[in-house]
Amino acid sequence: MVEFDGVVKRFGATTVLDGLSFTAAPGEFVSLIGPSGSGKTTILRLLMTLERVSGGVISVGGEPLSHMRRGDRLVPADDEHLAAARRRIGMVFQQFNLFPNMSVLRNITEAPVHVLGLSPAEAEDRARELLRLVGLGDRCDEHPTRLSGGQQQRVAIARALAMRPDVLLLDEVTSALDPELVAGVLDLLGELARTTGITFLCVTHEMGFARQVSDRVLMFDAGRVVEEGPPEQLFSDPREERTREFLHAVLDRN
Ligand SMILES: Nc1ncnc2c1ncn2[C@@H]1O[C@H](COP(=O)(O)OP(=O)(O)OP(=O)(O)O)[C@@H](O)[C@H]1O
Repeated sequence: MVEFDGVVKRFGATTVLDGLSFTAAPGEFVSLIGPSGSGKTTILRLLMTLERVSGGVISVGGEPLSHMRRGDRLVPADDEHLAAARRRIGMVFQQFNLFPNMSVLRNITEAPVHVLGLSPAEAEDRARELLRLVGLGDRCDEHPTRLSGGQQQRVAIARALAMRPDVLLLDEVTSALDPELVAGVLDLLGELARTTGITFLCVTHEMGFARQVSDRVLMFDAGRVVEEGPPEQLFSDPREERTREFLHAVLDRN
């Protein structure tokens, strides 16, 4: 569960998020769409604790992330709180960022051993199970460079899941993939959201992706949610003029 409650983010005199409120439930796949500069990446960076809010509160799993509890008050989070909160958030990047010199298995076990403190045997069992889940159970000992882009993206997804996050952030995850590999990754992501109970929050410029895999789509503009709804409705019959304009502009470009 992710909750943004009246979140404001300013960079100097520029207000990027202007009292943004939305929630995404456990097991829900939510895509964020909107024009360039509307604040989508800023939302991900706030969740990754790379930026701090200027106002409002971000919570994950019912616990404040941007703030911490002091008695019955909330005070801005300190570095220690942010570092701990950060562990509840997983991220899959456009470029897979795998370690080329380690086996697929080691790519997945490194962080659980060094960050979560799992024993190597426990981390390895979990990694093998996740690699089976993403359809790569027979490729554990290979190096990532021997895998296709789609397979490397699956390893990156398994690596993020190995940290047992409450939330998985996806940043343009299919844009580096060949078109024929995209469908397989999309199916996998949809399946994972349904089966793991993790909240998936996805930033994408690819409307086909958002339409195929999301439970709900949020359309942003100027730091606010202009419209939200299930993909069939939002893409086929948008209620707001701003959404219509945006979708026309994007679809014309493609
Ligand atoms: N560190 C920063 N300092 C100043 N301005 C920033 C900073 N980061 C982002 N911005 C501004 O915030 C606004 C929103 O940026 P953001 O990257 O979140 O948009 P976006 O919706 O992800 O855009 P895109 O779709 O092009 O990736 C932009 O106007 C950007 O210039």
